[in-house]
Amino acid sequence: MIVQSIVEFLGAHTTEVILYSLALFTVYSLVSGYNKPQVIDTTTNEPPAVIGLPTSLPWLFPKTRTRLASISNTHKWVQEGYQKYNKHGKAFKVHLISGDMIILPQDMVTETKNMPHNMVDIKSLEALAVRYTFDEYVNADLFHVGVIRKDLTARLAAVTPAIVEELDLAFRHYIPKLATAPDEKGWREVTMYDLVLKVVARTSHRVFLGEELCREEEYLDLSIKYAITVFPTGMLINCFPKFLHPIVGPILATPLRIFRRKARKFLDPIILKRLAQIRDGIPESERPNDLMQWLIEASLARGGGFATVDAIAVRVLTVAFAAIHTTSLSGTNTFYDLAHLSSLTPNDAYDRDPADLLRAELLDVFPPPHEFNKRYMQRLYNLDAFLKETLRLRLVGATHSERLVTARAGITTKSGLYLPYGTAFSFPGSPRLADPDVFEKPTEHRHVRFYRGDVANAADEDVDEIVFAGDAKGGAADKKLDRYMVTVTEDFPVFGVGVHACPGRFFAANELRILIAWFILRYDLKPIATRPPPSWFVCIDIMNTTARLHIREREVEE
Ligand code: HEM
Repeated sequence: MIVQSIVEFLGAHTTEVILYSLALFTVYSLVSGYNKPQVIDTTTNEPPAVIGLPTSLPWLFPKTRTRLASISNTHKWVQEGYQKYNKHGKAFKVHLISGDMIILPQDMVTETKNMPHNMVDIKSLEALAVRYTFDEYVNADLFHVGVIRKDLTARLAAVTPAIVEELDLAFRHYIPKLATAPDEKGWREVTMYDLVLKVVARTSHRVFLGEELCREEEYLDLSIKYAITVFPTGMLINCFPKFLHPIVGPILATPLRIFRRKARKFLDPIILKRLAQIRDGIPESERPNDLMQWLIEASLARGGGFATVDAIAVRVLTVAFAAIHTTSLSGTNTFYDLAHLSSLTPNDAYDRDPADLLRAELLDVFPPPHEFNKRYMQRLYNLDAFLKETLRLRLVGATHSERLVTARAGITTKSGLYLPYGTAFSFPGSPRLADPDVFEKPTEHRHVRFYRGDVANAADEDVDEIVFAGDAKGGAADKKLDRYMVTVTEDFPVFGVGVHACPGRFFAANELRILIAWFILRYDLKPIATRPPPSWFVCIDIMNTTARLHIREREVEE
């Protein structure tokens, strides 16, 4: 009752809560920052320049005003700082709503990307307030990362038929539900993001949890709601000073706990059944073979609190959070690009409608009845290059790879920049991807940029395996694979860089290829003259999720 009233109060007074939090945060920063070691360039003894401070009334709460302004201005500040400082090998600082951030120049990616956890750690644990938005166990040990990286990636070829089947069923189920009835020319209108989100959630859950749950609408909705509530909750918690987190964290995370309790109604019986199978010695070959099973086994190996039904359920939701939103945004953005670019063709990047280009390649590699398999999917060079170009342009925010210095003594970079314990730092994202010194015609969507049909090995070895093996060596994949979609390079940070590079990207790429292929083989997209405009929230480029596209069924040979 009390919790419900608090949640209702917070919901009705969101603006006030944020403003009070900021005021509190400012007082706290002033007091706690008084004696704190500062970031300093040891060669000049100067701190990095701050970008974004107010120019009018500069003495009036400059930090607090900058933090508030960061909500919609960070991308402009990072662009300015990139040109003024990063391009000359220097760092700069921005005051964000969630705290201060140092933006390091590109040449510091190499020296920091593989630093061990006791020197530098991923900031998302803190930015998402994982302890409260998920639980103490996820916060303490991210062993699901290893499960995704090894087990899921290794079994990708084996799970591809299930992905193909579920995706087909999901599209056939959701298009009639979400799209309008066809008009006289056969066009139907649909909110593309809603469609892609549902299809991706269901298909991913097929591999994560098996057939049993992936078609359960109520569970899918809860898992989606959980995933989209995590980020704002983490942001809100981080507006409060750290010492208040143990109080405000559990209160603000109440809606998440409610979703989790409802989701556990579905998850618990399956987890209990699987735990019983293991306890009863059912042979491994007779047990389910999906991500939930691998997570259960890894949790049992950790033992103690990690192996409770609650902790396992939260870890399943953690993986769904990491997977579904990112993949849906990538898929929807690809459809926006296909629809928009087709209104601009022919041009010097596309001599014909891009959907036709991709379709021709698909029909060549997978003639009807389109039996997709993972190995041949690697021959879809145009599709791969198109997807990679969409990710480059649409999936990277103003900054990337946010990290926290965890070394008690701080770290000093080769160029002499001292970053004390607790410093948050990151690297320029979209400004560098839009830099003509890095990419030719950087703001244009040009699939030829990443086309690798000319350098691909005719023997068709498993290129995922080569890239995966490169990860283990610290990111040194075969140079010939730099244009491959999942290859991480320092100039393509869409999946992060170094030790924290996305472990699920092989799965995501596989799912995206099948998703786009399924759709363009069966549907046309009506060209749109204007691409749905995104908006900025602090460092993030937020895709338009409400745009409606027109789709029309094609006559196909099934
Ligand atoms: C196109 C889709 C995806 C994109 C663009 C994407 C992007 C990223 C990025 C940029 C990072 C690094 C974050 C950082 O360095 O701070 C990351 C990490 C991560 N991703 Fe993905 N991701 C995608 C799909 C997936 C999928 C499908 C899964 C799970 C099956 C997944 C699981 C994870 C996990 C667990 C991490 C944390 C890694 C760590 O802490 O070391 N992602 N992802």
